[in-house]
Amino acid sequence: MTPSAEDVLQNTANIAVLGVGAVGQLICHQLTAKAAKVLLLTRDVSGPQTLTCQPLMDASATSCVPDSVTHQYPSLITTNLTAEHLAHIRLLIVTTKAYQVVALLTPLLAKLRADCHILLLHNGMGPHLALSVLLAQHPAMGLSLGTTSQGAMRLSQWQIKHTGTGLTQLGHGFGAVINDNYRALLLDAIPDSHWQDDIITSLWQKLAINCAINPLTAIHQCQNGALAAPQHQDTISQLLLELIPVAKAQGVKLELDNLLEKVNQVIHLTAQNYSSMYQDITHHRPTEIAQINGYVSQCAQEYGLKTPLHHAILASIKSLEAQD
Ligand SMILES: NC(=O)C1=CN([C@@H]2O[C@H](COP(=O)(O)OP(=O)(O)OC[C@H]3O[C@@H](n4cnc5c(N)ncnc54)[C@H](OP(=O)(O)O)[C@@H]3O)[C@@H](O)[C@H]2O)C=CC1
Ligand SMILES: CC(C)(CO)C(=O)C(=O)O
Repeated sequence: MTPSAEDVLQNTANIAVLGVGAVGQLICHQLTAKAAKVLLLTRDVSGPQTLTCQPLMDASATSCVPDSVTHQYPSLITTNLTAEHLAHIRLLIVTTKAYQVVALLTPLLAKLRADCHILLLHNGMGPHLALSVLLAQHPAMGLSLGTTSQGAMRLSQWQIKHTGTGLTQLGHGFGAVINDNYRALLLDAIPDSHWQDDIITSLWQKLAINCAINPLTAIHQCQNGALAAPQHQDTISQLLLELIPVAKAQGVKLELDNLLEKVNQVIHLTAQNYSSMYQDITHHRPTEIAQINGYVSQCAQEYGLKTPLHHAILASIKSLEAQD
């Protein structure tokens, strides 16, 4: 049965977020601000009572910190989810790290409603390919894909700070298309969000940005803005030059000048940020390198293309990850 706009906005939580970290919590706040009810799927056995978000500082209000916003949320623990628990979820938004997506969704697919729609919102690429194979067994399900350049940081387990505005691009992946009311709700709730008919091209463009900025900031231990220095520009160009033929082999047309402009724009706009990979390395956490430069290297191998710099960078980050 197709949910009505009223169901989507008013009913008991039929939207769930899996991966209630920085981005997951931000999306929860943004949906809740539009009166949607959101269920949290968390591995924290005590579950949160409330989530709190410190909003973005208005550029004109430099002297005061904006008030935090707190909302209450029902939650379920991911380790013991039953089909009965999951029966109400019609839209599952997955905001885990890329390397957690497939392992978390694989056991869940058989328990979700037959017509549940899944939206992936992570950096890097690859999980959608594994999921396309798994979803072949669930013909009424559908997958949407997305990427966001909003910034969010965890202040504590259930408290985040909204650290940056940025474009969010969403689009159809495969299987059943997302219900129009959910699509409208997402686009209304997430600032600067857009539906892309060709989401795979958008994901490759974001992948190119992450391939350049994330590992270089982790290797050089610097903020994103430091990559504007002339000594990094050749490396960035070389990474993009290696990536373009790989994207082309997948039917995605990218151009060097356009990508360079996008990368340098993000370097400029997020100059004060420490990239997620820099932070993962600094805090001795696994990185998403396998789904970023690793994805490019792996696809290149499949097409008989050479990407020596991506390969070398993959090795450097793996060796940084191994240092404890
Ligand atoms: N933060 C940012 O500003 C941006 C992030 N991104 C991308 O968004 C994605 C998410 O990033 P971010 O929110 O920062 O990452 P976080 O690590 O903050 O969030 C990931 C969440 O997944 C949860 N999780 C992991 N395993 C399980 C499990 N078995 N059961 C339930 N929950 C689980 C983690 O739980 P736990 O809390 O218990 O660890 C955590 O809350 C990444 O791909 C990132 O690159 C993109 C743009 C900006
Ligand atoms: C866009 C960028 C590089 C912002 O820091 C990012 O996505 C990340 O850090 O993972």
